[in-house]
Amino acid sequence: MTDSISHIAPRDKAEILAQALPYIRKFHGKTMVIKYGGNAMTDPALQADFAEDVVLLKLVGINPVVVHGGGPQIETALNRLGKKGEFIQGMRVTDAETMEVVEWVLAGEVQQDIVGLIHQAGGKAVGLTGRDGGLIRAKKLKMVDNKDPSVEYDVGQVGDIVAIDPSVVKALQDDAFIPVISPIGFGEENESYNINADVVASKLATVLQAEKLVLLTNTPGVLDKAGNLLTDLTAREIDGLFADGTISGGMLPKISGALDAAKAGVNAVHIIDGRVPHSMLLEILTDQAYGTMIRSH
Ligand SMILES: Nc1ncnc2c1ncn2[C@@H]1O[C@H](COP(=O)(O)OP(=O)(O)O)[C@@H](O)[C@H]1O
Ligand SMILES: CC(=O)N[C@@H](CCC(=O)OP(=O)(O)O)C(=O)O
Repeated sequence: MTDSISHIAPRDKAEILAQALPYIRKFHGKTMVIKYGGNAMTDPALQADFAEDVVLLKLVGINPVVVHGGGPQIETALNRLGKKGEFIQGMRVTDAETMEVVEWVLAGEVQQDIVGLIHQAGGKAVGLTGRDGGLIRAKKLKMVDNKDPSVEYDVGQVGDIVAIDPSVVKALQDDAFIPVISPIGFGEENESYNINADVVASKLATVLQAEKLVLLTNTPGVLDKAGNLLTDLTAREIDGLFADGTISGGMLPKISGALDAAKAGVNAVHIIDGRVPHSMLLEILTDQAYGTMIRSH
């Protein structure tokens, strides 16, 4: 555990703990989908903090469901093979060889690391891909240009979610397990699809009717062109930020997914800084507002 609280006076610590009580009561039995971005998991101490936070939520009766990313980890593995990742509108162009790498890095490495850390922190995690329990059915994504829909891109084995069957997630939750999900879908011929983890987290939050969707990333939230944090964004403001290019790269699928989830009835959708120790716990269990909140209107 990183000792980021030793400088806080005991009375202040007690106050922070007491502040959590109404939130624990409010969220008891509720589902929180937490997207753990690859960029937010690069520091081992922060990873351990994250695992502890997830276990704490479970112990106080909240149901965390973790969807993890791993973009930088996939990039490192591709580089070792002499390959370099290419992205179009935030999606990795995925040929057959890249798909193999994506599958072994996400399901074999990143997911198992998170499962192990949650166990070390005293929780019971189960790793899943979209194949397990028929969780994520997908088909090849037809990608069109954000600004000119007549332009199409072939991004290879990138998946478009056809359906999510949440029964395996619900069964695990009921049995005190914490699901840790890799964003890999499967198609009609049992072929694998690489799906952006933000897209999976957002869709899963909608299907599970989650209370909250929290997306942990490597920025303080959504920033404007001058680098200022935008604490609150509505659908109309987001359209403007897409149009003027303020939102780009990996932030595109994150915001689109977040907005879809907000429109579909997920009560609260937040993009927060995963590099700040315990940011997720502070967001969920204290009065403090962090990062950017996405609103449907
Ligand atoms: N307006 C914006 N505000 C903040 N980050 C942005 C913005 N537009 C693009 N980005 C980029 O999006 C990145 C986060 O997305 P991504 O790299 O996919 O992270 P993750 O691995 O957490 O999903 C940021 O690090 C930043 O480079
Ligand atoms: C289609 C697509 O882009 N898939 C992503 C899956 C991992 C991911 O989303 O990781 P982050 O959350 O860390 O960005 C990729 O290949 O990088």
